[in-house]
Amino acid sequence: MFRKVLVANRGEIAVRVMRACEELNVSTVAIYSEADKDSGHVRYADEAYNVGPARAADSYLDHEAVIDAARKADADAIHPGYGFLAENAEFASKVEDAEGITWIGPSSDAMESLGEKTKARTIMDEADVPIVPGTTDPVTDPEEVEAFGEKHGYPIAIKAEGGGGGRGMKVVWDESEVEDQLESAQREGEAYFDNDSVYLERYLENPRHIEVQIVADSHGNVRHLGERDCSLQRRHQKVIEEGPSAALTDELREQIGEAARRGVAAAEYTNAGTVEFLVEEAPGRGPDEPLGPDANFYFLEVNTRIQVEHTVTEEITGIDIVKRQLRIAAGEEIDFDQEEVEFDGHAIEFRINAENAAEDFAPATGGTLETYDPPGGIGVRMDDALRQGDELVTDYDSMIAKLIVWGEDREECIERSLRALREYDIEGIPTIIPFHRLMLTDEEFVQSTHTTKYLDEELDESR
Ligand SMILES: Nc1ncc2cc(-c3cccc4ccccc34)c(N3CC[C@@H](N)C3)nc2n1
Ligand SMILES: [Ca+2]
Repeated sequence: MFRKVLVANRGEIAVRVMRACEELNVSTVAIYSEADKDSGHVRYADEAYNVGPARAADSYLDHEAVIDAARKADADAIHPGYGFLAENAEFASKVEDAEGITWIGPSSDAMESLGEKTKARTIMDEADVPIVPGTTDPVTDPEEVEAFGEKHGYPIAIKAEGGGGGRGMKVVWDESEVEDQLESAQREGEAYFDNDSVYLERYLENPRHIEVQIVADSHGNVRHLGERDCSLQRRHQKVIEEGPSAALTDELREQIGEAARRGVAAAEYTNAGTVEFLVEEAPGRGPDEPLGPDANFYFLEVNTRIQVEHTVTEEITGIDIVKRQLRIAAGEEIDFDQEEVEFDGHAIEFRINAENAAEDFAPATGGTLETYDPPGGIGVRMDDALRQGDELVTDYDSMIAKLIVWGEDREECIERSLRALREYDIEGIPTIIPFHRLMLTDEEFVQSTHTTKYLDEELDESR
């Protein structure tokens, strides 16, 4: 096991990783930008190094500054958290090449191959993981799209090869839009991802978004830790994640979990990762019942990092995923079989963003945490790096905390979440806590029949 780990991140995930280190008697090193010199993750660490000014590109994203800090601290590993450099294959490769410093994550090769969507689709297809019907090679001219449309029908999704997350997808509803949409997909791919390669998929109109947590070691052991349902999104920003998915039957759960394991093994992936799927109701079945055994699921993409919502899986399985990451990176074998992974109860994670939901979720521009009274009690977990009196740092993303609630079933989880959200008292900055309270009483959410489009349609309509 490592002696000392540098956490190349900030906020709640930095503290989360440091807590795992503490439990393994590993000492912790924080890095911080000028804007974060009084931040919670700096307070928590055994030692801290300034890596530059507030601008992320000059601090948290500065490869050399981060590796220099690890050198100065004599750290023997780096954990990237999520965001920042977590999925940067070039940085991972630099850490792999840095003598005496271990990268806590998948190999840069695995990140590279899964980061390129067409390569990822080919790997999955060869591992018998269902992929959305489409092309595994890039397309370049309108005739190819029209031919695809002839064969598979419309709508068609045109996706940037370097895309992922919420970006890089154009929907073509009929042949007349092909030329313009292909053009703009290529242009955006070039602009955002420095890669104008695009590929095609049949566009699924009302999918659920299910993701499967994976852990894999360097001895060939691959386990799935169940699924999370992330269908409640706002403009591709997840706000509430939960598990298990109320929409899946046990049979479908097993199929999706095994598909994720096969795909990850085929990609020679190690450490923690998430395989995302789109699940489409079989034609003719109503939206308000669990997906039937003939529902279809399709591979979407792999997230080659620990995710914000990994906590949901931890609460249901009792497995500490971050400690598992450290142990896998240190060369340990996974010491449990797939059959030993148990799923108990239901968990929901609420992202606490410093945003004003009444102003279309505009991020807060500043403020002081005059009051910070997080909830507690049975089944309530708070992951944050905050204390009363903290100044809000607005240079990075707006998520300042996560509230994770566990209940014996989804109903108890919702009741307990309402109780916890009533207790949660933050004064001095706006947050989306009122939005979460509202969401929990929303009919569609309670019935769990919402799909990925629900929020955008609902909130846009209500505006
Ligand atoms: N063929 C096909 N059909 C429907 C899709 C619908 C989405 C999608 C659209 C809107 C919100 C979403 C939320 C979670 C997951 C996917 C979505 C989608 N995404 C959104 C960003 C990227 N991660 C992939 N790809 C899709 N692909
Ligand atoms: Ca190394």
